[in-house]
Amino acid sequence: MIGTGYVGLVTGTCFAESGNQVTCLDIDEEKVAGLNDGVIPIYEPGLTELVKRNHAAGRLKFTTHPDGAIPDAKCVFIGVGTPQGDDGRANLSALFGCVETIASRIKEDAIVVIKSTVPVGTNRKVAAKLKELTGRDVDVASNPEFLKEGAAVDDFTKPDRVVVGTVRDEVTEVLHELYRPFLRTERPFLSMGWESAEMTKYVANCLLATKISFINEMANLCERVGADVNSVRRGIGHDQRIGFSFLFPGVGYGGSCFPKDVRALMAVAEDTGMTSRILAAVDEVNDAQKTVLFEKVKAQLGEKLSGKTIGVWGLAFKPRTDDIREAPALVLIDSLLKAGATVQVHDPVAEANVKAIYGDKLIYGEHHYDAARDADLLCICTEWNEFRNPDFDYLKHAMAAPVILDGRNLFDPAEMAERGFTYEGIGLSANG
Ligand SMILES: NC(=O)c1ccc[n+]([C@@H]2O[C@H](COP(=O)([O-])OP(=O)(O)OC[C@H]3O[C@@H](n4cnc5c(N)ncnc54)[C@H](O)[C@@H]3O)[C@@H](O)[C@H]2O)c1
Ligand SMILES: O=c1ccn([C@@H]2O[C@H](COP(=O)(O)OP(=O)(O)O[C@H]3O[C@H](CO)[C@@H](O)[C@H](O)[C@H]3O)[C@@H](O)[C@H]2O)c(=O)[nH]1
Repeated sequence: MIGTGYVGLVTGTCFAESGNQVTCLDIDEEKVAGLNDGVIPIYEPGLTELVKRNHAAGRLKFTTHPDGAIPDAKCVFIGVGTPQGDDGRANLSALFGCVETIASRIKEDAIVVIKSTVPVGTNRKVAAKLKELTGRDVDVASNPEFLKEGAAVDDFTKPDRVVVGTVRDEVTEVLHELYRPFLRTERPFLSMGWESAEMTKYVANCLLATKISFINEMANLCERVGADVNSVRRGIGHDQRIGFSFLFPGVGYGGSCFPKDVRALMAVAEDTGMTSRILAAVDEVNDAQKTVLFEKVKAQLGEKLSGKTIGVWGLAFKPRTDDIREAPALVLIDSLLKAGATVQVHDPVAEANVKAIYGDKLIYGEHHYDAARDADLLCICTEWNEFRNPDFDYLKHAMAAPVILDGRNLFDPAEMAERGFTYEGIGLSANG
C-alpha cells in the first residue's frame, strides 16, 4: 500500500485485519516512524486499535523503503494524494512518481491498483507508462474508494459497493477475492472498464456535492421567504425519489474530496470541449455558502469588528475527524480576523492542526464553553455531538451577549427565543 493517509492507512489496515500480509510505504519518515511506534497520524474512530493489533500480529508493516514493500507484493495499491493543481486539475505528480518507483521493482504477475481518485484516462496512462518502463504489459486496475472520514473503518469494512475497473477477468477475480470478507451481506462487487470506474468516483462525489449546494441555495431562499428548511426537508424527504440523505444545509461542504473533485471533473469536461454548467454552479454556490455566517455576523455587529470577541465552535470540516482541509470554519476565521475581531475557538480534535496554521492569532479554548466566554457572539461551524446539548443558562451568562449564529442548525429557533437567545441558523424560521 503506497501512501498512509486517510485512504491508504485505512485500506492497508483493513486488508491486514482480513488476514493479508500488508506493507505500507510512505515517503514521510516521521509518519512511518510514528506508525511503527503505534502513533496514528490521523484521528479516525476505531483505527488506532486495528493498527496496533495488526502491527503486533506482524500482518501490518510500515516502511519508507520501496524495496521493503514492492518486490514481494501480489497487489500494489496506490493511495497517495491527488490534490487540486493551480488550474483546478488533479495534480498527479505523486501518483506518477509512485509508478516510477513501482516499475523497477514489481514482480511479473503483480497487479497495480489505483485507489487514489484520478481523472478519467489515468489508468490507461499508467498502464502505458508501466509498459514503457518495464517493456511488458503490467496489470492495472482502478479501484476507487468511497469511504467518508470520521466513519472510514466502518465504510471500508461494510461498503455499499466495491467498484473495480479492469481489462482482464483474472485481475477482477483477484480483487474480488480480496474484497470478499467485506461483502458478506450481499453488497455488490461491480466490475467495469477503467474509464467507467474512474468516472463513477467523480460522479458519486459530484452528485453528493450537488445535493448539498442545492439544499444550501434552497435554505437561503427559505430564509428570505419566511419558510423553515427543516420543515421543507421533512416535506420533500418522505418522497422516496428524493430521500433525506445529504440534504442538510450548512456553511458549505469542505474536506479534501468534494471541492477538489468537483473542480477536477469540471476540468475533465473542459478537456473534452464541454462546459459543465451544473458543476460550475455547485462550486460557486459552495464558495458563497462559506461566507454566509460572516455576513450574518456583520448584520449583528456591524462591519468593523475590532473590540469584538467572537467564539467559534467547530474547526474540522465535519465531526469525528481532525481534518481541516477546505474547512468552512477557516474561511469564517480569516474574515473575522481581517475585520479586527478577537477570535476564540474550540474543536474536540482539530485544534492542533489549526494551531499549526494560525499560531497565536487565535485564542484556543480547552472546553467549548471557554471559546464562548465573554464573547459578543458565538458561531457554530461543525456539528460535533458535544455541542448539541449545552447548558444554555450557563452559556447565556458566560457570554457577553447571548447571540448564536448556527451554521449547522443544531437548535430550534422558537426554543432558543424562549431561552433568551438571539439565534439564527441556515434557512430556519420561527414560523416552523
Ligand atoms: N480522504 C478521504 O476521505 C478520501 C476518500 C476516498 C478517496 N480519497 C482519495 O484518495 C487519495 C488519498 O487521499 P488521502 O486523504 O488519504 O490523502 P493524504 O494526504 O491523507 O495521504 C497521502 C499520503 O501519501 C503519501 N505520499 C505522497 N507521495 C508519496 C510517494 N511518492 N510515495 C509514498 N507515499 C507518498 C503522503 O506522505 C501521505 O501520507 C486522494 O486521491 C483522495 O482524493 C480520499
Ligand atoms: O447533508 C450534508 C452532508 C454533508 N455536508 C458537508 O459535506 C462535506 C463532506 O462530508 P462527507 O461526505 O461526510 O465527508 P468526506 O469524508 O469528505 O466524504 C466524501 O468524500 C470522500 C472522498 O472522495 C468520499 O469517499 C465519500 O464517499 C464522500 O462522502 C462536509 O463538509 C459536510 O459538512 C453537508 O453540508 N450536508
